[in-house]
Parts: sequence; structure tokens; C-alpha cells
Amino acid sequence: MLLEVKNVYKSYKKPFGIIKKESVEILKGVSLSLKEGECLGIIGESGSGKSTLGRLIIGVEKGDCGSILIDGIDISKKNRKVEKEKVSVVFQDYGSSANPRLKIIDIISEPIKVFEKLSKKETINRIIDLLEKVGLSKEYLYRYPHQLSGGQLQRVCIARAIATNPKFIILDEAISSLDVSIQVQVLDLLIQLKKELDISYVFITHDLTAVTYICDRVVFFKEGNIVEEVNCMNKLKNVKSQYAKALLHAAMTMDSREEIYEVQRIS
Ligand SMILES: Nc1ncnc2c1ncn2[C@@H]1O[C@H](COP(=O)(O)OP(=O)(O)OP(=O)(O)O)[C@@H](O)[C@H]1O
Repeated sequence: MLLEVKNVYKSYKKPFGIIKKESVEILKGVSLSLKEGECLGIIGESGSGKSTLGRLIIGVEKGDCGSILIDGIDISKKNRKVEKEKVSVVFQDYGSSANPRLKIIDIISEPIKVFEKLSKKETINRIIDLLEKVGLSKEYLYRYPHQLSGGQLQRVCIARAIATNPKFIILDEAISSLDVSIQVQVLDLLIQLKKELDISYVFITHDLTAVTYICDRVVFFKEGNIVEEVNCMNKLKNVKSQYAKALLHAAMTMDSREEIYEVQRIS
């Protein structure tokens, strides 16, 4: 198994707790897994703890208890650098995740420098190759983030994420800030990269339409716990919990993107 999250708990101290060390529990015994080649959706309302789980998986924060295994290795116990190499992340806020003072070449080369020793020429060739993989040409190499559109900049963030040849990528609301027509282009790129590079995704979102477009499985997250799991997207309409039903209903009644996604897919 590529990723196993076993009974993970996480709490944060309240900033203004009356009792010293008063804390609030955000993750309450979460367990899930990700197989090779799979895209697992994590869907849930704002504040349910999705991003917190994502931060624990990439290792920037530690859980209170439980374990997270990447390729069978507990990331809290072993040499983390090896495991970190296997996971990348793409955030919603491409604007702030790309340093505005750095050129695109420097943004993409950041993770390469950490994990590999390449000559300058090798690095440039590698970055040109990565840009091409995400549908951008080498003319973007020496531009700054503000000289790119939102969709182009998110492609740069995806190029940076695949630069270390990760086994899986955490996509944390990675398309949420983009225009709908650009969302589907980025989703199509992610689908294409998944096949081409044999990578897997954990797709964190509150957007059920996007989940149906890209995910193989989905878990419904509520108040720090998984309330329902759908292992076959064709069975999405058979969800049992009220929470999942409500999310499904909201997506079906309010969302016109299914049509937009469909039009884009056909054209
Ligand atoms: N470092 C922190 N210190 C204290 N509380 C935190 C911290 N990080 C997150 N939280 C709290 O944890 C809860 C869950 O946040 P999280 O960002 O994981 O939710 P989410 O499901 O990803 O929400 P959204 O969809 O809005 O991004 C929130 O109430 C948030 O305020």
C-alpha cells in the first residue's frame, strides 16, 4: 500500500483557552489508504480537518497518536527525507505558494536542489522537460509568477510537485481558485500525468463535481472523521449518511459545471 493512515488523532491548543493547555481535537481517529495508481478524494465541509490531515501526510506536522505509513514505512520513525521524496503537494493558493521574487526556473529547481545533485545545464534541461510535461514551453523559464495567468502558475506548481518523481501528490484544493474552464484543463492535465508518470493522488476538496471527474474513490470527512467511503464512483448516488447525501444534493442542484466539464471533455 502506498499510503496508510491508521487511527490518527490531532489536536491544537486553543489560542485563548481559559484553562492552560486547553486544546481542540481536529482529527478524531482517521484511517484511510491509497493504492498505487489511484486517486482518492477527501471531501468535506470547511474546517472538517482535510488540510490538517494533508499536512500530517506530507510530514510538516505530527499527529498526537496513530501512524502514517508511506510505502510501508512509518514516517514518524524512519529517515524522513527518503519518505518525503515520495510525496509532493499542490495547494489552492498558487499565488502564495510560488515565491513572487523568484523566476519560474528557480521555483521549479527548489525541490530538485534538495534531493539531487545536478549540474546547471542538467537542471535547466530537466526544468524545460517538466514545463513541457505540464503544457508550458521554455519561454516561461525566466518569467516571474505575476507574468503568468492563474492556470499557468498552477501548472508551474504541478511541475514543481512532479520534479522529485513522487509516488503520490496531495492536491489540496488545487483547482479551487481557478476559473471553471481552467479547472477542467488542470484536471485533464492531472489525469494525463497520472497515467504518464504512474503517480497517485490524494485529492482534497469540497467540490463533488471535481471528485467525480478525477477520483477513483472518495471518503466523506465530517468534524475530523470519515463518515462514509465510496469505493466505486458509479455508486456515489447510493451514499447512506445524511451528510454525504446533502453534499451530493447540493452538487447536483447548484452546479452547472458538470455540463461545462462535459463540453470541455468532448471538444
Ligand atoms: N495550526 C493550527 N492551530 C490551531 N488551529 C488550527 C491550526 N490549523 C488548523 N486549525 C483548525 O483546525 C480546523 C480544521 O482546519 P483544516 O484547515 O484542516 O480544515 P479543512 O477541512 O481543510 O477546511 P477548508 O476546506 O476550509 O480548507 C479549523 O477549525 C482550523 O481553525
